[in-house]
Amino acid sequence: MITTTGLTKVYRSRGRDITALDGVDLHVREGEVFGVIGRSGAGKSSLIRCVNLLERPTSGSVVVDGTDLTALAGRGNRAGKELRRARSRIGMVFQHFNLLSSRTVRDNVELPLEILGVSGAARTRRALELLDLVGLADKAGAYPAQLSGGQKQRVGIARALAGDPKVLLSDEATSALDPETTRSVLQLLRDLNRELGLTVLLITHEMDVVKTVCDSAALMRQGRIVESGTVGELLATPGSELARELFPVTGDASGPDRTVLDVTFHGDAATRPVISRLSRTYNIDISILGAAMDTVGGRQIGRMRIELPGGYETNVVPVGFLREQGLQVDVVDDDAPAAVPVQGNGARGAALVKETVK
Ligand SMILES: Nc1ncnc2c1ncn2[C@@H]1O[C@H](COP(=O)(O)OP(=O)(O)OP(=O)(O)O)[C@@H](O)[C@H]1O
Repeated sequence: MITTTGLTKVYRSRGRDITALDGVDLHVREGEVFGVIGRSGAGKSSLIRCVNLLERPTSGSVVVDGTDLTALAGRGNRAGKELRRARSRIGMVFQHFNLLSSRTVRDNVELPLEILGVSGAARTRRALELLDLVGLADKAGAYPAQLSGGQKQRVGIARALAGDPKVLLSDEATSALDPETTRSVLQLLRDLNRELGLTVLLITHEMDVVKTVCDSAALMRQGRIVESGTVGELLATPGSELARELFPVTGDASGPDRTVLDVTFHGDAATRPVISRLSRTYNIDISILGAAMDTVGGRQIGRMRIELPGGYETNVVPVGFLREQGLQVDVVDDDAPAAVPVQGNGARGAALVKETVK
């Protein structure tokens, strides 16, 4: 539904070139919720603004629902007719809602329909339908100042849906909201995704947002996508930074000369007694340093940090045994430089080492 190829954006600021996007290849499938996460300055806003050509990319292409937007003339407010038409099929939700304070809720939702030339009665009917869809039918006559943050964002979402888009872009839509309201707005986005088959591309700096609603995710750093995939693929990728952030597990080795492993269980493997089998088969004592079960992207996942006696060389065979059981095993290396979490939250300061031994 959305494909960017070699997307590059260079801003010229005070005689200096700033590369905000550095050859981004993004592929968002129809009907999925795709989250782009990264620290401040990683290029997330530039990406989303280039996807709907609010910002014209310096090079590269953006194809949305089969239309190459980069081939259409104009940008931002000066977009040509064809680009405006294509953009009306892409809804956009903003962090600070961007509602007009002098207009009622209903008039705010009607605004894009007015621009599209929809007649008065049809406009009002559609706006009321949309307000009903986002649970605000009773607020049609209210002004934005009379609404809570969550209600304002719902109006923003209703307005974004006015042009009957196939794609919804969300620019930190929940960053200004409290955790409870964030959950309800994310749930609304999820419901719209399921009920309307809407493809959602959202950018966020909060891993919880990705964890709650996304089918797929990408990690951005310095204008590049450094990891991307479905949540399942990420969790199954050894050493994946996103997987570790999505599902952190902590616990320190009890002493020197130990092998610490992060073991991820999903699917069938989650129900087999693999740890006790490992212990019996190799006659080793296994300590559990930390463990968690969680739902990530709608799937039950388990993760456990375990410790085996002896260094890694003595545990190559038991590690192979775990992998043969269909488990994903990451070896935690205490000597490696500290891994830097996306949000600086939780994850232990040890790096995970991608292994070549299977
Ligand atoms: N209009 C602009 N002119 C010059 N530089 C810009 C402009 N917009 C963004 N940048 C620069 O481009 C880089 C990427 O910015 P961008 O806003 O896309 O990142 P971000 O990941 O969305 O950050 P945040 O989460 O803080 O919004 C930054 O270095 C930023 O300073």
